[in-house]
Amino acid sequence: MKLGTPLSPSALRVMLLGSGELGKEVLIALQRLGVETIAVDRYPNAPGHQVAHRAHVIAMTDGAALRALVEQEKPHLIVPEIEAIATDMLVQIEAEGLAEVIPTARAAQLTMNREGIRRLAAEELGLPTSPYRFADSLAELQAAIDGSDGAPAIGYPCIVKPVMSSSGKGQSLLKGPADVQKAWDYAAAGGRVNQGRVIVEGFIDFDYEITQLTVRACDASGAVQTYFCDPIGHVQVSGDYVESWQPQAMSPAALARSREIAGAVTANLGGRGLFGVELFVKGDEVWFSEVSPRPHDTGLVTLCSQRFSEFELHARAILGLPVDVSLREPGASAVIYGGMEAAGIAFEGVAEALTVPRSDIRLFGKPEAFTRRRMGVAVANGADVDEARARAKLAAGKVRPVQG
Ligand SMILES: Nc1ncnc2c1ncn2[C@@H]1O[C@H](COP(=O)(O)OP(=O)(O)OP(=O)(O)O)[C@@H](O)[C@H]1O
Ligand SMILES: NCC(=O)N[C@@H]1O[C@H](COP(=O)([O-])[O-])[C@@H](O)[C@H]1O
Ligand SMILES: [Mg+2]
Repeated sequence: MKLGTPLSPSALRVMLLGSGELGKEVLIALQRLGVETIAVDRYPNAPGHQVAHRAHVIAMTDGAALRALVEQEKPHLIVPEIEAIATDMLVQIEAEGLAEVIPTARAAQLTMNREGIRRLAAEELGLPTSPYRFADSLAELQAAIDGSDGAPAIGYPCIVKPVMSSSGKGQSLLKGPADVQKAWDYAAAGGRVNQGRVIVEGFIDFDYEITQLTVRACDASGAVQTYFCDPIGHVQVSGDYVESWQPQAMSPAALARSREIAGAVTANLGGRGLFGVELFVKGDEVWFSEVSPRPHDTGLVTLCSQRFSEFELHARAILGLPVDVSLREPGASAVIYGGMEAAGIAFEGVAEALTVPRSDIRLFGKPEAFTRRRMGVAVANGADVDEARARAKLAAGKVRPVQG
């Protein structure tokens, strides 16, 4: 893949489908390599729109609109940044050779829907996962939990999620029969597309969970190899990440098993790029949860902890360049939330936050805040992850969103 000059006939053009905080960092990494960038999202002035050569607002779930934009912009690479995309159209676009889809159109299609990736991991690849069933109605959900339809019961506690959602949207933990109706209603409201189908998963009582960032990138001979970053530990509240750190301490057996699982699932998805493989760990036992075929929110920590962040690694891998996944030093990240519902908010306390030793912050520039919308992140280094975590949390806590 030849790098050229942006806005000239030699330009290498990359289109991001989704331009939130993760895409913004990928776009910045691509800009630094002289790539011509096109940022697409469903609303104007998304974070990535603000740093790309061109910005477009379309419903990315509308296949015809997506195709028209690809025909207009003629990107060499299409880089999905969210799940909710007309992935059938991506499959067509790839098949017709209009553009290369990262990592592959099939990977985008399988991971868009929890059913696709779960059946692949558990039923085709034989990887360990939580017990699971799918349901299209409240009655089916109740039957899946009770086993009253004759199939094995999921039982309580269990977790219900829309088949298409992310960042914990529409997800509930169910402790007993009284929680079923509420979980069904919440899932229907929280799913991004295709409302009405849910996965119900048995609750895994893990010791800790990790994201195993896995990169498929070319080596010096041009052959695709698999590289593993150091494991990232994280804390989730209501299915959304609030804190992450790298490296997460693991037993050698659990680390080896994690990489075996991550290697198997990413090899099947194929292509080039960075993947975030989510795993639950208890002792030496590891369960596959899900995978993002793109940078992962918990990987924001790599902005301070690795030689190259997950965003730079994704940019390099998709361009066919070699990667270096080495850890630089222990680091942590802590999320800064909107804390209110308002457009054009401002941030106080930033100077104070940056007095925390070895800290840094990112404010994403999202045009509108919601109480639990991720608006920024603090990262920090330390002698070990405990020190880094304390610093990142301290810095994030000093940033105060206020009316603009
Ligand atoms: N079966 C389970 N057992 C125990 N905890 C679970 C289970 N499923 C999900 N969780 C918890 O909820 C979190 C979010 O779940 P999941 O990753 O499936 O949601 P998501 O909406 O796809 O989130 P994201 O898009 O941020 O990755 C997990 O990281 C884990 O902490
Ligand atoms: N877990 C997936 C994830 O973190 N995705 C990131 O959040 C953005 C959407 O944010 P928004 O919901 O605030 O618009 C996405 O565009 C992506 O950057
Ligand atoms: Mg997840």
